[in-house]
Amino acid sequence: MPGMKSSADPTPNHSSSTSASRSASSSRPDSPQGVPVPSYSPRTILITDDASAPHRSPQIASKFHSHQRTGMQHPPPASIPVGVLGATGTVGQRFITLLAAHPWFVIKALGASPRSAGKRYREAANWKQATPIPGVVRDVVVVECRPKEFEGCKIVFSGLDADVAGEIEEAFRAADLAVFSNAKNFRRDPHVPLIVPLVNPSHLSIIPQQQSLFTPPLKRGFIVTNANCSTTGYVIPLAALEKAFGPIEAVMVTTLQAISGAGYPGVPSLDILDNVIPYIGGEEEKMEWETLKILGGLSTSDTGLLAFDMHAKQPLRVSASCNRVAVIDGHTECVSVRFAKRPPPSPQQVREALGAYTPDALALGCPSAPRHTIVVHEEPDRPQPRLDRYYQDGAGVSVGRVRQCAVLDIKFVVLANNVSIGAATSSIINAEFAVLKGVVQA
Ligand SMILES: NC(=O)C1=CN([C@@H]2O[C@H](COP(=O)(O)OP(=O)(O)OC[C@H]3O[C@@H](n4cnc5c(N)ncnc54)[C@H](OP(=O)(O)O)[C@@H]3O)[C@@H](O)[C@H]2O)C=CC1
Ligand SMILES: N[C@@H](CC(=O)OP(=O)(O)O)C(=O)O
Repeated sequence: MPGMKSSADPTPNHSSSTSASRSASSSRPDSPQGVPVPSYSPRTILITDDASAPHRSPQIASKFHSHQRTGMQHPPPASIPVGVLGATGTVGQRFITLLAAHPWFVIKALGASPRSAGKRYREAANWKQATPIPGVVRDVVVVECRPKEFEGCKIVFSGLDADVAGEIEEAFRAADLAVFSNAKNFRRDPHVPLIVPLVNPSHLSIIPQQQSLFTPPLKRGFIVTNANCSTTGYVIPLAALEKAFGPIEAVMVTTLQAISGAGYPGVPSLDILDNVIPYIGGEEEKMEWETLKILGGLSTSDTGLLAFDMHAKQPLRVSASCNRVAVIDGHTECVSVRFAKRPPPSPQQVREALGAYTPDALALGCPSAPRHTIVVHEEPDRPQPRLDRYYQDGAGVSVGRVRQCAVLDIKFVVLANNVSIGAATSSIINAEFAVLKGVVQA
């Protein structure tokens, strides 16, 4: 099999020196035996540089040009078979809770590690959700994460540990399956969209370019990633502000991140109780980098090649400081922004713009998109994780304390549910958007 190369995230993962959380994923061995794998042309491409993108056939060029031009919407499907990779984990359990009640997606396969494979789901999963295990999955036998076990699925959602996600997701893509992943492994790949569905679903238009890297080109297979949970929470209000007031020039963000972000069992109780840990490995770099790819948009060269512009046309500087706190779910983030626009908007104008933000995912009819994306609190002591993390069933974002910043322009506090809009809910809305746009054939 030809070598497969990707620009997987080279940063260390978010395990703190005191926690037993995840480690980095760097190896990319060949796909599992028995899986027919189209060859993937290795090309290293600077994401900021259109001219360095790969050459593509004229057919591919016209395919995604027409896709972009028409913006066509496909009718909602009756039922689409889906699988979940990493189904037993923190994110996997949230996927299952949401998918069991989904109007289109029907769970057909659940994958986890060899430790869980062969067990019934109720025996394999250490269920930590507030609602019972959905009846439709209780007795489903968990399988290993191999494409042949997911035959018949059109979409797989991945909540895999980043140590294994790279190799497994690569194999599923090569087997022509649509993969919507939470893991960090492919976020830096210049052909993989990094999508926060309430911000930049238009980046799906790079998928034909991703498929064209394979010989023969993939017909249905691709990888879409969603962002780091802290990135997701704060880029939603940032996108709302850029939409209303134009480019943001600088952002300072300090996070107070919940322990569920470190998976299960995650950070030892003796480290986190009565404590704050001012370090989450790799997290600050991810926030600083991912924000640029998400908010930067896509640019098209004369030949029709697409590339992420990394906010290069309107440079944005981000400084992140990340902390782990003794909260179970819900990441709080204190954000200060400077706008390019002078004079900058007032706090009241910012409140109004945030509250009025309506993403394309809602307008298009994605069933899991929050009916109201951002709630703006007037109370001086909100948002709070315990009170606000289930706003819009965890799909919405809460903002409060919008006020003037003496150093930049405006500062405010964001609260987002890291396991819902920060993870599983985002993947599901991404998939809904892809279905409605015909990127996934129902
Ligand atoms: N928790 C959060 O808030 C967020 C998490 N993420 C990302 O989502 C992913 C999942 O996170 P989370 O749910 O917290 O992690 P968990 O540790 O809770 O779950 C990891 C899952 O991966 C499976 N797994 C582990 N090893 C293997 C293997 N060798 N083969 C197949 N499956 C394996 C586990 O199965 P088993 O039970 O059998 O071991 C489990 O289902 C990670 O990449 C994480 O970085 C992203 C955003 C937010
Ligand atoms: N790092 C996040 C969760 C996470 O898994 O992020 P990522 O998907 O970027 O590795 C947290 O600790 O809260």
